[in-house]
Order: sequence, then C-alpha cells, then structure tokens
Amino acid sequence: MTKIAIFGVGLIGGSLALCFKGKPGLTVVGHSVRESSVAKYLERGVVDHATTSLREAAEGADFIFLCVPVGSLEQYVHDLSGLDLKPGCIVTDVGSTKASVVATARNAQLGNAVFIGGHPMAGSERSGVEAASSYLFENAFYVLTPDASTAQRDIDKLTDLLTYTKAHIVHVAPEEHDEIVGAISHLPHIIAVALVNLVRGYNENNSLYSVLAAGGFRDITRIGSSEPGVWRDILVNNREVLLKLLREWQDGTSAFIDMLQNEDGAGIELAFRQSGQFRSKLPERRKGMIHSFYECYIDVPDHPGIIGHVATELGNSNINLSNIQIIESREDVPGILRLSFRKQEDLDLAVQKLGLIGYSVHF
Ligand SMILES: NC(=O)C1=CN([C@@H]2O[C@H](COP(=O)(O)OP(=O)(O)OC[C@H]3O[C@@H](n4cnc5c(N)ncnc54)[C@H](O)[C@@H]3O)[C@@H](O)[C@H]2O)C=CC1
Ligand SMILES: O=C(O)C(=O)Cc1ccc(O)cc1
Repeated sequence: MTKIAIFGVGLIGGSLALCFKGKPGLTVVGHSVRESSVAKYLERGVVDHATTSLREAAEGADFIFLCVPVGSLEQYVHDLSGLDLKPGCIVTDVGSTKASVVATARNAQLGNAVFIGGHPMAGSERSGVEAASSYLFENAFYVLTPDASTAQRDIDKLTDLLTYTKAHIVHVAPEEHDEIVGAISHLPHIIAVALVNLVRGYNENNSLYSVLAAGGFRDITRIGSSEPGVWRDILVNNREVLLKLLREWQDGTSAFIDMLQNEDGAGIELAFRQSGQFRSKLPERRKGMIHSFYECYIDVPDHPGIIGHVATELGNSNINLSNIQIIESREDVPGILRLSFRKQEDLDLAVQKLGLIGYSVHF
C-alpha cells in the first residue's frame, strides 16, 4: 500500500484526502494535534486512519502533505526533520505562499526524503473538514515549485498521485509564485475586507447600506469572509510583496481621486477601456484562483412547492445543483431564486432546461 499522511485535515487537507481515499493501493492517514479532530475525521470518513501522533502518521509514509496554516508550516518541516522518514518519501505542502517554506525545507535535514512545495490554486472562503470536497481542485491549477536539484522521478511521482485531484499541474519558481499570487489573490482579499469594513462602518448609522448591498456587493466581497487565522498567516508571510502591491494600489486610487477632482472624463473612460480590454483577454471557462459563482436567477411564481419542482426537474436531468437560495433583498419582487452550480456545464444545462419548461432565467 502507498501511505499518504495528511497533516491538518481542514478544507484543503480534507479535500485532498477525499481525492485519494478509496483509490486502489492508497491508504490515507490524517493527523491533528487535537483528539476531537481525529474523531471527527474518522466519523466523516475522509481518512482511513487518524492519529494525534506526528511520528505514527509520518512513519512509513510515501507522501506527506502539510495542510496546516502557513504560519505553522516551517515548524512542521522542522519536526519532520527529527523523524526517520521513509527513504524516497515525498514531503509537500499546500500553503498559499511558497518562498519561505521552500527555503526552510532546503535547509532542513529530511534524510532521504524529498521536499517539493505545492499550492493547489483553488479553495473557498469556507474552512474546516466540513467544507472539504473531492471536486475542489477539478480543472484548477496546482502549482509545484521543484528546483534544479529536484529529481525528475520525484516530480513525476507527485504529479502522478495528483492526477486524482484532476487539477492541472504547473511549475513556478517560489518567489515568482508569491508575487503573482500576491496580486491575484492576496491583494483582492485585502481589498474585499477593507471594502466590507468600510460599508460595515457606514451601516452602523444607517442599516439601509446592508439592505441594499446584498447581491452584487455580496458576491464581489465573498472572499472577505475567509478564515481569519489562515489569512493572517498568508498576509504576514507575504508582507514584502503585499506592501509593494498596496503602495501601487494607493497610486491607483490616487489617480482616481485626481481624475474626479479634475473632472477628467476621458481619463476615467480610458481606465475602464483598458481594464475591459485586459479582462476580455483573460482565459474563459477556466477555474481561476478566486472561484467563480456558477449561478443564475429565476423568476418563479410565488406558490408552494416551487422550490421542490425546480430541484426535481434539475435532478431528473442529472444536473448537479449545489445551492438554492431565496433572494431576500428582492422581497419586493416575489419569487426570485438563486441557483448555484459547481460547474459551468451544469449552469449551462440548467439554463437550457429551465428555459424549456417555461421559467424566466437571468444571469
Ligand atoms: N482556504 C483556501 O481556499 C486555500 C488554502 N490554502 C492553504 O491551505 C492551508 C490550509 O488552509 P485551509 O484548509 O483553508 O484551512 P482550514 O482551517 O480549513 O484547515 C487547517 C487545518 O490545520 C489545522 N491547524 C490549524 N492551526 C494549526 C496549528 N497551529 N497547528 C497544527 N494544525 C493546525 C486545523 O485543525 C485544520 O485541520 C493553508 O496553508 C492555506 O494557506 C491553499 C489553497 C486554498
Ligand atoms: O475563495 C476563493 O475564491 C479563493 O480565493 C480561494 C483560495 C484561497 C487561498 C488560496 O491560496 C487559493 C485559493
């Protein structure tokens, strides 16, 4: 049996465990520092075995995945270096930053084990094993950060195992990874939190802000509800990159202040045109780092049983509905439902199906 040890079976560790568990020849062991978590992992059936003993989890493992918050990764690499790991064992991590953990692993004494940094570029604002899903990485990018000293056979071994995630493996240097991911993920998380907190402040004096903010505002700020501890670690770890980005962001907002003060309509138009042109060239229908909502809205008559009818029609057509929600902010327009799907294909099929049976569907 190939033994896979997962340290920290939360959203990401749990999702990896679900990708591997039950596959021929694989056995998955989960580790947590807490007894209660070990019991939960087993109860939910995400792992084959679970333990609070670092040694027991790591012993004889062919693969070790470190899936704890970024601030704890270096301690884990250090703790592993004190154990007698199986020769050829591949140690990898899933942290959202790569430079520091890769540097730590390079200097650690891992014996005949090999470290290859990793970052599955998919996730969500949710956390914990309760949010884990075997679909999480499907069609997403999964970064690996091998260097010139990493043997090709080790890269191949890890890449082969990761085929169970259905992600696309890409190789990126750790520092370059942190710069890019800083701009496309970490900065957007900061902006979302700052924006939500700005509106939260206004809302203290006027609750109409939150009433009217639902819908689009809620969607663009979804990532502002991400796990505080996980994000504290990511931002502090990537602070050099983020400080530079935030200064550039300040320049961007200052430019808008100037354009407004000067009533520079042409400047505003140019900014929107350039942004639109760049955005239209982004790859479409590809799972990006910040996940999309595959959603549509339908107007439904306000009578009993309608939700059941919609869900049944989609179910009968084998369309996987992941969430259904009544839009409260539009109470004045009875019967608006928001339908969410995990995949673009499901959304497309649902729009087609619901249109055919007479519902009016909006994006
Ligand atoms: N949340 C996301 O969407 C993504 C997160 N990541 C990275 O994955 C890693 C795990 O994040 P999530 O799974 O989202 O978090 P999570 O909170 O769902 O899971 C973290 C796991 O680590 C354990 N843990 C927490 N603090 C610990 C500590 N000090 N020592 C030992 N164990 C501890 C928790 O019990 C839990 O099992 C982080 O390094 C994060 O940067 C990577 C891709 C996406
Ligand atoms: O919720 C979202 O859309 C995310 O942004 C998920 C995410 C969070 C952290 C990562 O390192 C990668 C992806």
